[in-house]
Amino acid sequence: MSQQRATIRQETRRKRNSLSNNEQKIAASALKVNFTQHLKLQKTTQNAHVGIYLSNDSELDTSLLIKDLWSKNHTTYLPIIHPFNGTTLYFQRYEENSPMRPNRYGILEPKLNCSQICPLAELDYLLMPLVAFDDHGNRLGMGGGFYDKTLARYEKENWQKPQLIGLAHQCQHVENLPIESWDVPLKFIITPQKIYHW
Ligand SMILES: Nc1nc2c(c(=O)[nH]1)N(C=O)[C@@H](CNc1ccc(C(=O)N[C@@H](CCC(=O)O)C(=O)O)cc1)CN2
Ligand SMILES: Nc1ncnc2c1ncn2[C@@H]1O[C@H](COP(=O)(O)OP(=O)(O)OP(=O)(O)O)[C@@H](O)[C@H]1O
Repeated sequence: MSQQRATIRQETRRKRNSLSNNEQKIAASALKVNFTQHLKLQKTTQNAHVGIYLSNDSELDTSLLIKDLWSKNHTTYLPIIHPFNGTTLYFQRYEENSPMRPNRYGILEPKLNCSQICPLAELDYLLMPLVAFDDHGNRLGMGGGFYDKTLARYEKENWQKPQLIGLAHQCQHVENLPIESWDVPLKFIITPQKIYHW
């Protein structure tokens, strides 16, 4: 099972890394259009708290979307790898001038400031990076288990918030992922081409 997951991870990352700069640009602007449409359908006009990420390893580029959210008075939060346990994520407010530092993978994260951390259950939307997704809303990530560990209480306690949304290029779609007991399924996946809903 873990070998199968490793193979899918490797293969899908390879596909994603072969997208051209131009394809990435088109994808980023289509993502912005689709997420804006999603907010409209959810009747969210402003003041939403949105957990998001800064793109890495050819992930769908979120920078246009982040600027668009700021311009519409939404508040954005980025993951910070927990400074003590190193295995779960905090979500800290991210603004244009937030002081940043690279984490252990070289991905920029806001410098820890406890007064700007948003408890997970107070986020309205959590936009998650992923490596592969399937027809049932399952998500395979980079392999650190950060999101699954952070969301471990989410399903058990039947949280109403945040709405879990995966962002991906269409080439990251596979029919069926081999799933593990700790995998938390997503409610929506937004690609530049379509919005999946479960
Ligand atoms: N943009 C983004 N931010 C994110 C995540 C993510 O998947 N994407 N994460 C989602 O959980 C967390 C970080 N998880 C990550 C896990 C592995 C690697 C990575 O590049 N791994 C290398 C091996 C590096 C090593 O072993 O030191 C690799 O697989 O090539 C990156 C991020 C939090 N922030
Ligand atoms: N809720 C959990 N409790 C304890 N361990 C967990 C939990 N979720 C995941 N793990 C551990 O984390 C490791 C990585 O999990 P997995 O391969 O599902 O990560 P991923 O979803 O690809 O990564 P990420 O969420 O960081 O993008 C697994 O070996 C698993 O044992």
